[in-house]
Amino acid sequence: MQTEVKICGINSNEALHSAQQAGADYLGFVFFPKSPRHVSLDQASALTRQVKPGIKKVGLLVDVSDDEIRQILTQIPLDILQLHGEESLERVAEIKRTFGLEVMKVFKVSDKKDFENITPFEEVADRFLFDAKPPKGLKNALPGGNAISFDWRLLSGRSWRRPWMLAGGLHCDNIKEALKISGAQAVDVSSGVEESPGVKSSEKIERFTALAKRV
Ligand SMILES: O=C(O)c1ccccc1NCC(=O)[C@H](O)[C@H](O)COP(=O)(O)O
Repeated sequence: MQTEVKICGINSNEALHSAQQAGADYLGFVFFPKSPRHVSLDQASALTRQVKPGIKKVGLLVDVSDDEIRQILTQIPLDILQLHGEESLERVAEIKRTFGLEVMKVFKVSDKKDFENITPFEEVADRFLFDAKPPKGLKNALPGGNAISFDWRLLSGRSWRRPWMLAGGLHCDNIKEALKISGAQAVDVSSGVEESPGVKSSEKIERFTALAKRV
């Protein structure tokens, strides 16, 4: 099966069209105000209207309230809610129950202990995403999208009852190795296909997607 690719942090027409043209399977829209990739509701609405059928629209949310989710969903027809904060098992279940959309829970990884509490989430989330843990010392570190990778060997040979994506510090020069070591069937990239934080590169999107899919 061909590797699935999610391009996260779509915030311009150019990035949207490049990702679609390249063959991305998922497009991520960041609703986290402190992010350089943040999109307003109006921007996200205009962008998501242009998404081709079959490509999943993913909303990246960080510890948001039901009211905030409701406000987003009244304007933007998302397919998947990516929960990138510290959402508990109960909170993930509640979001799934309340909104009835696919939920992708993010787990931040730095060592094998970070996999210990994942199994119960198989009951409440539809998908998992593994991203690097934000470094404690890094000034202005975001909850994700920091261009940092973790040891992909931690994923090797592991399996869950939910599909999962590999994320964190992926780019054109390491994607092949990341896929080989981790065994991922789906990958998520943001910083690695940018010219600078928040500015996507069409050339990198195209190259990354082709490399990920040509394994
Ligand atoms: O991208 C952001 O600005 C961001 C802000 C807050 C939480 C998560 C964020 N990004 C996560 C992602 O873009 C991806 O899902 C992924 O983790 C890859 O990030 P990167 O290391 O930049 O490729």
